[in-house]
Amino acid sequence: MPSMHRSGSRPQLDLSKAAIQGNFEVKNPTILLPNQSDDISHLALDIGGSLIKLVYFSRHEDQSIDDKRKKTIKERLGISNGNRRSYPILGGRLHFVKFETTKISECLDFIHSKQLHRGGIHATGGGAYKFADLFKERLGVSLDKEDEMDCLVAGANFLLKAIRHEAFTHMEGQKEFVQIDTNDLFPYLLVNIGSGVSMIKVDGDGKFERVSGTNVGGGTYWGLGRLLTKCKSFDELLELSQRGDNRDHRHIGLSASTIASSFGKTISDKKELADYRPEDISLSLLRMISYNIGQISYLNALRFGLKRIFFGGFFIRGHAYTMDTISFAVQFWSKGEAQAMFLRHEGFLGALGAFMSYEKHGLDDLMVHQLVERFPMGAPYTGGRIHGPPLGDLNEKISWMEKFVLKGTEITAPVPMAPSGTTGLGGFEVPLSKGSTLRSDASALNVGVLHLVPTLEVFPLLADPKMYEPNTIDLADRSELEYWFTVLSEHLPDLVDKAVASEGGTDDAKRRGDAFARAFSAHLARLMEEPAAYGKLGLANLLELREECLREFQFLDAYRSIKQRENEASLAVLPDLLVELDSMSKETRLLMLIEGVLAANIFDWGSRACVDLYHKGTIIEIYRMSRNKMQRPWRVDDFDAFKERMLGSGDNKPRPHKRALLFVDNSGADVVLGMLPLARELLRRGTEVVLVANSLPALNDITAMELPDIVAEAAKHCDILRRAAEAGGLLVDAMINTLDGSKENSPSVPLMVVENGCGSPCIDLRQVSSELAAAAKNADLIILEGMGRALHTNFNARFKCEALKLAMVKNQRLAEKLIKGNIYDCVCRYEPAR
Ligand SMILES: CC(C)(COP(=O)(O)O)[C@@H](O)C(=O)NCCC(=O)O
Ligand SMILES: [Mn+2]
Repeated sequence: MPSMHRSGSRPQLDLSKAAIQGNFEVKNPTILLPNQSDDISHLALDIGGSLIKLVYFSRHEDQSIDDKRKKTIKERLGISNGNRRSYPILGGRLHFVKFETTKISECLDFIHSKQLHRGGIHATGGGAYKFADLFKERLGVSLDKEDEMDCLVAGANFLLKAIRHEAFTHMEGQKEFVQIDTNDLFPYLLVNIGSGVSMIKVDGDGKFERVSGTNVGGGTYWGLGRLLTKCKSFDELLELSQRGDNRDHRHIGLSASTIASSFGKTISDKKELADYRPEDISLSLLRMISYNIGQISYLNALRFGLKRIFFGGFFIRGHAYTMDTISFAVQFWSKGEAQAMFLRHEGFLGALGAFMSYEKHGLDDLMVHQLVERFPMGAPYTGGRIHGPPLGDLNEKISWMEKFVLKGTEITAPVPMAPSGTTGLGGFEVPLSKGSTLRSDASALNVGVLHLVPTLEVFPLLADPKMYEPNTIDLADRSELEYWFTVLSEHLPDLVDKAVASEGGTDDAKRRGDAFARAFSAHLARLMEEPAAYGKLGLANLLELREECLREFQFLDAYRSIKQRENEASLAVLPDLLVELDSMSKETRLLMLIEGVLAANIFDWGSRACVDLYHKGTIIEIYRMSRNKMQRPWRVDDFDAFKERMLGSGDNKPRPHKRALLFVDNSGADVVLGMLPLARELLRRGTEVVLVANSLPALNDITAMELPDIVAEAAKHCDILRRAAEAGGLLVDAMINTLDGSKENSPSVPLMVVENGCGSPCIDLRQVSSELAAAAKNADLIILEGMGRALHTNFNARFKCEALKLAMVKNQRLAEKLIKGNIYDCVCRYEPAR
């Protein structure tokens, strides 16, 4: 696959000591490469008193297969490598891992096993000095020490600029992501709560001043807590607090009497230490310290007129009560003027900053659209705890999933991890999840792996990229979340069958299929418990998660054979359809074409209702039935406006579009009998056509790799398509015989294919392939087709050029909600240029 960086990177392999693992009978046994490591560029550490935080980067090889077809298209679109960076960042992944400092030995093993130290180690935090000799002794490297404040600020600035859903508010148990305008980020107050607390006024990159601090911080909580409760670890103490007297949890105990004096009541109570429950002591301590930090932070914000305060550091650990308390203090004393915000990567500021101090790694100016966060599955996690060392490979991952059946234990929550053999959580234990008001602190661990894809771009035709929100359905709405959770859960057994069959139905495929189902269910369960666990959640994210999860268990194209069958059946009837269309008047033909697109969008293997239909007839029968049902007016029907734009009225003969981008959807009838004939009509009018298709498979969607063969096959029966495909560089192989002997040799406008940069049934136009972005530059018409691309996402998107959104609604609930209609109703929405 050309320049597809999202998944399945293939670093160079070290094959020494390679061994086949497990059963030799299976078709695709797992091969262990004990000496293999990704091509690591950099490792940075933040060695704190209680935790060691690691940030490391694994680089992707550039996988561009510069095939001839692709080259011609690039030439046509006028893309060279001109918009590429000159330094060698070809994409890769940024991993976040942590170890308890007491388990530094495990950390060193981890670094050694992955050979992460080969390019040197940048380190910050007190431990960078304390453990320098140990690193030298065990790994033979000297730590490059970085200033702690520099690192914190660099880390925070990077996160706030580069990650879309990094900052959030947390009030009364509600988490809400805040969209930070990167042009309006400074100044802000950064409060880092580690053992002690630093307060830093940040005015820009590298421009900051430590303005205050307090020595009453995480260390105080842990120290006093240990003395008073006999807890053995920070997390145990934190966990204990969750069982503290929660009479006033909901309001953080901030009635004046409660906060007037922390521990003040013990004077009058005349009780001994033993008379108090350790749970209550822990909670009171946590409240006292969090509240105090919130208050001092506010006073400092006031001193410098700062409105925004970002809190980071591992004291917080995503702990709902801590965040609520801090937020309350800030809100209360500032009378709502200042805002407390938290960071998803709270614990990694220092390590990230140390990482940024590597010069010329080219990551410092990565932009938000070039980062894709993924949440792979895989750490052994049950009963609220991560057990043992991180899982090494796919086989281990599968075995772990299987254990859940044997034990009859449920996976309470998935733990996002890096793909096979790249990272782990180092046996870091999470406090028990309690649900209800005090939510699981496992959320603190939910930072994914950041895939850096420097070739991604913002789609240039978005009218207002800052305001653009891809999702139409917001899953913050509980009833929506529950509905889609059920839909996806119910669809799962069928999907697993398809996936397993696509891999030959072998025992290995069955094992993977089973593990996939468990992993995906666990992700769903986790999101039901905490919808914002992985950042802001929309329906598109959920649908993409499913595809990513399939890929994680190496199901690369579950609908492969279905797609092939439907392509063949549709291509067989295409010639007759084209003849029929050509016999019509322009007006009737245009209507037939649009109707054809809508009717053929019924071939959607992601819709339960449609899949049920497919048992009732052949592809062609269903296609005919669907066409016959197409009665105008459609539920959303702007056809007349579109027709007028295309054909004009009276003497008005409008100019044809210069270039149209057709975002295609499903394989088979959808693309062959729906979108291709429409493309042909545009080409006939002299409009260049770019077919935009998925980079990776998702359900039965056609991919950019599959499309040229389909076009070539269709071109055998159609001169217009053939000449356009030739002009677009799509037909590079031995020339195809034409029906008419091709007497006509006038030049044609080109038909091209570009990949969209994604592998999901939906599309987020903030992150598209550079090819698509380049192709968009001369386009004056966008046609978005299908439920995923035109309804679930982009239904409300506005464009700088004309847009046509075409879809059949194949879900009753969505039909009611979105268009006040019914299942199988159609949408033909035409929007003039903005
Ligand atoms: C996954 C889909 C968005 C794909 O639709 P498409 O874009 O192919 O038109 C759609 O099938 C869907 O929303 N399905 C789930 C709902 C259901 O089964 O009714
Ligand atoms: Mn589709």
